[in-house]
Amino acid sequence: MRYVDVILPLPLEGTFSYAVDDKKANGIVAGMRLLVPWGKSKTVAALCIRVHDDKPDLDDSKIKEVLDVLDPAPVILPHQYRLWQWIASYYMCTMGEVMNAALPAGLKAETGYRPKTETCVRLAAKYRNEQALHIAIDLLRRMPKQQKVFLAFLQLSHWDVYFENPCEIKELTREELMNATSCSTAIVRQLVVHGFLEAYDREVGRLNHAGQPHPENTKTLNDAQAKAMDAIEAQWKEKNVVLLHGVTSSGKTEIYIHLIEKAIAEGKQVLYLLPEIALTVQMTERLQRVFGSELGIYHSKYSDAERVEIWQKQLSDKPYSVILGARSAVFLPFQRLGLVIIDEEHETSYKQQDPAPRYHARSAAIVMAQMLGAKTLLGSATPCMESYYNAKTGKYGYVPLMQRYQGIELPDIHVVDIKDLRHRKMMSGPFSPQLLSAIREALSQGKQAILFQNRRGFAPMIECKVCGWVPHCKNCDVSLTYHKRLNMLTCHYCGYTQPVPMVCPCCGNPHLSGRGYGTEKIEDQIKEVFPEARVARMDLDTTRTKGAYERIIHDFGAGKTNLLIGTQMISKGLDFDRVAVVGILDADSMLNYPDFRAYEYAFMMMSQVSGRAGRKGKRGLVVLQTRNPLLPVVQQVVSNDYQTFYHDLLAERHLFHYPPFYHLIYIYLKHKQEGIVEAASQQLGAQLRQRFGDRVLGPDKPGVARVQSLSIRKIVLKLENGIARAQTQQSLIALRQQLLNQKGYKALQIYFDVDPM
Ligand SMILES: Nc1ncnc2c1ncn2[C@@H]1O[C@H](COP(=O)(O)OP(=O)(O)OP(=O)(O)O)[C@@H](O)[C@H]1O
Ligand SMILES: [Zn+2]
Repeated sequence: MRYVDVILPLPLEGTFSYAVDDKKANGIVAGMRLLVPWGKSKTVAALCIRVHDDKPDLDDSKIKEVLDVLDPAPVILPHQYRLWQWIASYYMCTMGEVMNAALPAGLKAETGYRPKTETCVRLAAKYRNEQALHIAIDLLRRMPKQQKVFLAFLQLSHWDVYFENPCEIKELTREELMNATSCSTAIVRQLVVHGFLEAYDREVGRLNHAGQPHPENTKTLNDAQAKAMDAIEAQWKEKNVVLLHGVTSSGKTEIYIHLIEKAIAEGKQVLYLLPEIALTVQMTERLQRVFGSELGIYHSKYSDAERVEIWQKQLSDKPYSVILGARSAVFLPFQRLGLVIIDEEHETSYKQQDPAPRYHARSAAIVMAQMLGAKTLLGSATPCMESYYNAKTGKYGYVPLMQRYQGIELPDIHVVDIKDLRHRKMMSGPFSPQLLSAIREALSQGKQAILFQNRRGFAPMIECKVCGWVPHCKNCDVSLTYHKRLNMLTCHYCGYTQPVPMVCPCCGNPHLSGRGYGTEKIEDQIKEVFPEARVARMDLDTTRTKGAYERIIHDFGAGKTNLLIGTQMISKGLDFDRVAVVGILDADSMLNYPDFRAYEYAFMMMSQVSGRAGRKGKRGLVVLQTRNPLLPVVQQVVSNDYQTFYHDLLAERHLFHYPPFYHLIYIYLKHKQEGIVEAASQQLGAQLRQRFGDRVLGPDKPGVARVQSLSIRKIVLKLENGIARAQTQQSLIALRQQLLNQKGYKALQIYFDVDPM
């Protein structure tokens, strides 16, 4: 007997040992998946990390045996395992949780990965000589239908000429044979049953083949871009990470393309990360035009089978040179990674919120690149505080690119004071007269407009104007959003839905009215003002189906639609030629968000969405509607003054002990009973304060203090840079365990969110 240590795709600490007989053990190496028993009657696919002879310190009866070996070769490479370890330790979760996030479902299934196959037919072995083949044809004389198909088979597969002129025999699928001869499966089956043909299964690739690379489609860089590219390469000589700070439409993507070409020419692989699937549509096209079938795409809108196939391809001897993907692409195997590009590096969607691992793909990618000796390029028009700070303090390289391609000016931003307009009765709906006239002019000139409203649904809230009743989710402490098309009220936290009541359940008033504006209502109202406009809407609700992103983006890009309404999905990265006007309908919803990062997010969001205007030809116009036109952050967006914005914010962050000067860890406690979660969080808070003093804030009720029937408390820990991190994290985990061991706290959930967003 030998032994293996494995990790299980379950949220459990540590590794587990199993016995394996010597014969089986011979075929096992770390990185393969093994089928092992779990609990009383279950089995799971575990990942082997070590084969050894150290008998675990357990009764023989307690040591269970490996049931099956699922892979002929490892499915992860050694550096991937090290990356998983880094993630588990830095983000304070288990290896099982990381494994769960990292492997596509098909590699976690207990059956092992089954590639898609199709049935092929070939000539039976005994007929593969000239004489025998003639006998076969003769034998088939009395079965004319079968004979006809058999002769067609010989022709299609080239056996008919083979003996005169040996050539390559063509592999034929059953489908191809049936199509060519218009015969039924029964006829082919008879040929197989009678021993003329053999049927076998062939693996088929689902991966699409985009054809040869086309280097001639690469655009020539202008002077500013070429200089930026040189600077990036020069700084890589000294630093692993460089930040490219280029204003919107400065042509950062074209620089990436040049860098990717260079990396490929050196035989290296490239990982290109985007924060959102919506952005992969345009980027896929731009990259495919140059890199053809060297480009692989990996994200969660792909079927599991496709993801498994890309994974396998990356392990093979012909991996894709470039992988374009959303955050999970960081988990793919790379054999010779040379370059990582993190586009829109400021985006918070790079951070996974739920479930664990709550990792930031930017950090994980930088760590992976360092492990493999690859260089990293961060790109953004509005770098996040942390990256900009790292660049300014010399940890990262820094390359600015402050002019738009072709020297087009950044858009002209008009701030409109909607409080004043409403006061003077010049505005009643969601659109200011300034915005409407700008849209009217754009449409009349055959141009397009984008309206940005960061709230989906029809009305964020409905209420009874008589008694003030508002519908609430039964599972969460939030009001329900009204979706008009579905005629439903839904909870954006847990998905709970209910029909809209006909009358107020409290007072019987039959007129319930909506308050506030979601994208759906904006769409309805703008159609009323511009009945001739062709309006499209892009938000979570319109992009649930496969291909929805493509359709909306293509139609707008091709001018089939001319007014696009959307949430943050449309705010960044998209490149359209004819957008003359961008309307930011409600800047205040961002500015009033209760979080220390609210201004940072608001600045980025407004600058980014503004950047969609006037990318080709003429300078664009942005109408920014707000009740707070004098706020410095609004003025900084108008003048695109990232520097001042950044310096103001940095001073504040320093004063109040926030990143980039301090690391944050949020500790969440959840339980069905409010009383239990309150008592437990008070106890943990006190213990933490003993150990960490005034670095601890809370416990507090978060903004939404109950989600999915669980009451929540949050404790904030602010750790100064340079504090012994590993030690701190160990004591946090120990404190959690102590608490969970206490009577009555078994069902308590406690988890950590490291570097929360
Ligand atoms: N050197 C070039 N030659 C031809 N076209 C270019 C060149 N550089 C940029 N462009 C074009 O200008 C437009 C804007 O460039 P790109 O999308 O790369 O900007 P970006 O900096 O990535 O913008 P954002 O930050 O808004 O995503 C694109 O349509 C791009 O094809
Ligand atoms: Zn809910």
